[in-house]
Amino acid sequence: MGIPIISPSATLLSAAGLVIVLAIFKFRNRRTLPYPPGPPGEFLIGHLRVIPFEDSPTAYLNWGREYKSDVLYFNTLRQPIIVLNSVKACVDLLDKRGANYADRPRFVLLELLGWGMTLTWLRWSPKMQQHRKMLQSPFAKSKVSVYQSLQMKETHRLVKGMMKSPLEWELELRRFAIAVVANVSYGVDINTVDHQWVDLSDAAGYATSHAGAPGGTIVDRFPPVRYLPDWLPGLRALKYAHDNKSAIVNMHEIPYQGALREMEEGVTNPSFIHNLLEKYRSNEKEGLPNDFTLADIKGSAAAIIIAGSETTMTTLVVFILMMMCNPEVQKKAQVEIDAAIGSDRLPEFEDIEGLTYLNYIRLENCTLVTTWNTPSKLERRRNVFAMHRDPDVYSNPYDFSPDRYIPKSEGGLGEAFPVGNFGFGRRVCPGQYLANNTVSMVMATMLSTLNIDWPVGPSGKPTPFEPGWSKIGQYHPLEFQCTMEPRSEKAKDLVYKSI
Ligand code: HEM
Repeated sequence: MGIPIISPSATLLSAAGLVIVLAIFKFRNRRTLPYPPGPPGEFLIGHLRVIPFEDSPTAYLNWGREYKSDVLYFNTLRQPIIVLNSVKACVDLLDKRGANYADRPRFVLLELLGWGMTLTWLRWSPKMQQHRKMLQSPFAKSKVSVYQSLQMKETHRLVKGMMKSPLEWELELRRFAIAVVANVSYGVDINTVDHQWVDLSDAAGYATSHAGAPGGTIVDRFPPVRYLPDWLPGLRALKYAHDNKSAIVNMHEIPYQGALREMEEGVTNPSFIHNLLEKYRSNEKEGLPNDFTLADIKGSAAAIIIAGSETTMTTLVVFILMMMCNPEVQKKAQVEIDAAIGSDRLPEFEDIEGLTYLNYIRLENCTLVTTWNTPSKLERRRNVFAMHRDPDVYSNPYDFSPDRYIPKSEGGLGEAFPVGNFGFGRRVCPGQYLANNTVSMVMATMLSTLNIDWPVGPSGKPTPFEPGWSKIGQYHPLEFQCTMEPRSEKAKDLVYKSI
């Protein structure tokens, strides 16, 4: 048998085919505009190993300075990432051209974990817009005052708990952060630190935050992998989802089934879920179509807990740490509160607006809670950390200095208020007004009634230490101890009698 001969026409066809394939590949990779600058990546994997696992905000900040650009480009395994280091870049891209950046990739792993119907993870779609409408309307700026009495009651409970068990302040805070959103969303009263829902929410938060980078696991990159047996090598993420799903399912089902039971028993309350379930049932009774399904109701109510508890908790932990580390700031706020409110009553919501220095503290505190946005289709990371460390905007960007916001007319520096802590554009946090009210009330009540100090050391005196921060993912302080003591017997009495 002779050697097979490839005819010239076949060779030509093959060559033409190769040219077409290369042309398509080149076309698909064609850059219509040059990418923003950034450090060089590696062959195939791009910046996967270049972006540090720990403290990436500082690395992005430094690259921004090195490449003299507030917009940087990276890619990991061909997934493009745009990092926005300045408020201007965020406003230009996320606010003004928000429609381009409101979509998200499909988070298959999170769906497998049970977060399928949660706004945070929904792609830009009629379903997502419906969930935003459901969640935006009850928490609009003009409506959040209805939650004020709840926020006051829970704050008093929190401070009383801190006075009774100062060593357990963190546990009290955890209960508090869940209690506000649990009451708002389900009308459930979480009145003790060992309430079942505290564990429920913790377990769901833990399972979610340890699932790996959203959209970054093998199951997200190759969705059919979800149908393979999870014991196969390399499918640790899939096994993780199967093993941990129950935590998220419980977080949805237990509160939801409780609300359904209450409805059957004729128990009503003005919570988010009761309002929606009542509307759903009444439409059904009258034969009217429902805009949303029961699964939508269940998912959006759970979204309030998962999006609203950990964020509030972290913000307040940072506040306590900052008050401990900056006694002069604490004292200044106490002087302001005492002058405005006196010592015969506890702060009320009407007082908050007039507490200018307290508001500066809240704003300065925000700059230390570095929240990343959820990845969009073209992942863009707004680097809130860098925005607030910009030496062109802030004179001493690494200091905790609420005084920086004192207007020039009052002899201060009049530096710009920080923005972006709640995101930008069409996916901005719908809970921001509720959250700000919660945080302000806690700050005012704690400062009015407690002194926060370093923990007592072996010498029997308050002993300063260097606080630690976890800089993997979002920054948050490592566990720390502090002293919390009532400012006076009168303050203690006021708190104890308030609830
Ligand atoms: C201090 C507390 C809070 C902080 C710092 C915070 C911050 C954020 C941030 C940064 C985002 C992402 C925005 C983006 O992807 O661009 C977000 C989204 C979200 N937040 Fe908040 N949040 C807080 C409290 C709350 C509360 C109390 C609620 C509930 C009422 C809530 C509900 C949500 C929801 C549902 C989303 C998803 C929005 C979407 O994907 O369209 N948050 N939040």
